[in-house]
Amino acid sequence: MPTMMSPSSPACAPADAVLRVAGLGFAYPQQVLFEAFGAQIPGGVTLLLGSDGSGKTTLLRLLAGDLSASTGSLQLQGTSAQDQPLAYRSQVYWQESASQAFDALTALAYFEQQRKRYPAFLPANAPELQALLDGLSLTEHLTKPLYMLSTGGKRKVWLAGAFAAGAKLTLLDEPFAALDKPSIRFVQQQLAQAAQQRERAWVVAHYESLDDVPLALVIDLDA
Ligand SMILES: Nc1ncnc2c1ncn2[C@@H]1O[C@H](COP(=O)(O)OP(=O)(O)OP(=O)(O)O)[C@@H](O)[C@H]1O
Repeated sequence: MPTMMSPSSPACAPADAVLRVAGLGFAYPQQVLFEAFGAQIPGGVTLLLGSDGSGKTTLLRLLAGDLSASTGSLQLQGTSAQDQPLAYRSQVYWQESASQAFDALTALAYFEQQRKRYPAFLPANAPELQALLDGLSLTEHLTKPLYMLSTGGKRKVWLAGAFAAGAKLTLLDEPFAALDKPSIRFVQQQLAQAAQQRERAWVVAHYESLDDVPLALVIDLDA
């Protein structure tokens, strides 16, 4: 049974939750992963902690609305994933790390596509977007098709999209994987800023604690 901890802020009152998860059930044919899983996910950064195979990626896919739970409900600031799936998904930034769906696009074209999906996505000429691209050393790769980028390069494109999208709920799966040290430091700084947000929730799956990022909640799948 997963445990919830509110390490750096008072426990999230139900009224404060950005995402409400209730009674979630999910099983693969060989394995039950979640039974009546519930959480009140506040604004700021929630750490989804767990060892290999504990179900972190599966839970992110469920929260994204990419996988359907067998039971339960997801409410994102009043939008129900079950009743309003398109409206729900349009408020969630989630990118499968290994996705090849955008391989033919350049990073610039990927951002343009995401800009159509997320109304708050940073404009192409926004200094904040340039700062993200500089911070992730992406500037020189912007006009290459994504299939030409390294694993780390592609992950940086997903991360720049996450920080640029302005989505109500952003889901990140092992955001430091395959990154160079300066980019890891930059992502930590971005997450520390995200931790200050009260109206937007970030759920970050990672196998250990997040350095220098104040956490609103920890969901420990191993507990
Ligand atoms: N499509 C699938 N079909 C069947 N079983 C799956 C599928 N995807 C994942 N699993 C199994 O579900 C369990 C949880 O996997 P998941 O990838 O969600 O865990 P995780 O915590 O993200 O682990 P890792 O960090 O190793 O990716 C694992 O035992 C995995 O083998």
